[in-house]
Amino acid sequence: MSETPLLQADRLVRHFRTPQGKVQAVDGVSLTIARGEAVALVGESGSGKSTLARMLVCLEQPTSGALRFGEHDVTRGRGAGLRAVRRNVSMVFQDPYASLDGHLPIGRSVEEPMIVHRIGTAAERAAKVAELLDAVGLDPEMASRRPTALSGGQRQRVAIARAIALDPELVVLDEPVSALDVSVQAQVLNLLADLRERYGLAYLFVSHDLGVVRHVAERTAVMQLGRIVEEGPTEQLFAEPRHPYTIALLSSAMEIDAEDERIVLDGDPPSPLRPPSGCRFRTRCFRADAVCAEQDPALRGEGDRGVACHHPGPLAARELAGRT
Ligand SMILES: Nc1ncnc2c1ncn2[C@@H]1O[C@H](COP(=O)(O)OP(=O)(O)OP(=O)(O)O)[C@@H](O)[C@H]1O
Repeated sequence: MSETPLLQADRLVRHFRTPQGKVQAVDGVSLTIARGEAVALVGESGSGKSTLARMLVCLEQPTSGALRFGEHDVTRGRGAGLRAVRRNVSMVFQDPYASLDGHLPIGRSVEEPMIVHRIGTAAERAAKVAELLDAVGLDPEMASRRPTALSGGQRQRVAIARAIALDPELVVLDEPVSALDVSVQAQVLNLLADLRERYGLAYLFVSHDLGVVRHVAERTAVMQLGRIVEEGPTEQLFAEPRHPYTIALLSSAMEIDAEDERIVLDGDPPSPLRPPSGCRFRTRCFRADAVCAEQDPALRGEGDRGVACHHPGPLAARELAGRT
């Protein structure tokens, strides 16, 4: 029998009521994360990645759908289930300037989750803070410094140390390197890979940057206007994307042939206030036809590969012709 997944989201929906109408930020997403697994969630700005991530850590309540953490039903984010999530799931945000308290010495920021959860004596916590700072590549002597005395990369290392202070099972990383210089990004990604191995962590890695997730996650889910439109093992998905949206994202993220021809998405994404009828990608899709305007394609697939498209398949040479 297969093991209970660490996290299981079933048709999660999150709509926001606004003066302009109902924003369909997340609209029926199912996602499973196994113990120790690293899953990437990618998509353009506004596709609903952060809203989904916030639901998965119980910071946001779903409008409908179900969420399980291990054996717990945490859909309503209450009771023993919520306590299990608070203890075993942590989050790292894009901006370490905002996520760390500027008035606190960094050692204290790292210690804080242990204080809140009443873990260890002061001496034990101090030892754990030193271990954590060392694990993220910082000198434990730096514990008394304030975040303002640190570089952006060092600050993100502190945020990561804090996120693993309670030995969580899952860390949700929301654009963890996009605020950092390119040269520092690779160092932090390497650190995350090391920590995962050392502590047996599972990751949900949220990023608009496909290049970043390629080497950190074994499975990738692609989000577009509140839905997952394609998912699969990262290597397969990058080598042979089948949804036109994934193809376009990948071709803008990297050169797809020697001629440097690219698929370019026309215009801005439609508003989640008024998603197009049928397939939500059809207004910008190079394969769209009448059926796409009428029928909403379900996510279908074989094994661990899935795609929600009426015309899935690798990019054909004729589809590139005439495009720049
Ligand atoms: N509290 C809220 N009230 C109203 N609309 C919201 C709220 N939070 C998010 N949205 C809207 O939901 C949609 C999805 O936003 P979300 O931040 O989840 O996307 P994202 O893919 O993470 O994008 P980004 O990378 O820009 O944060 C956007 O249109 C956003 O404006």
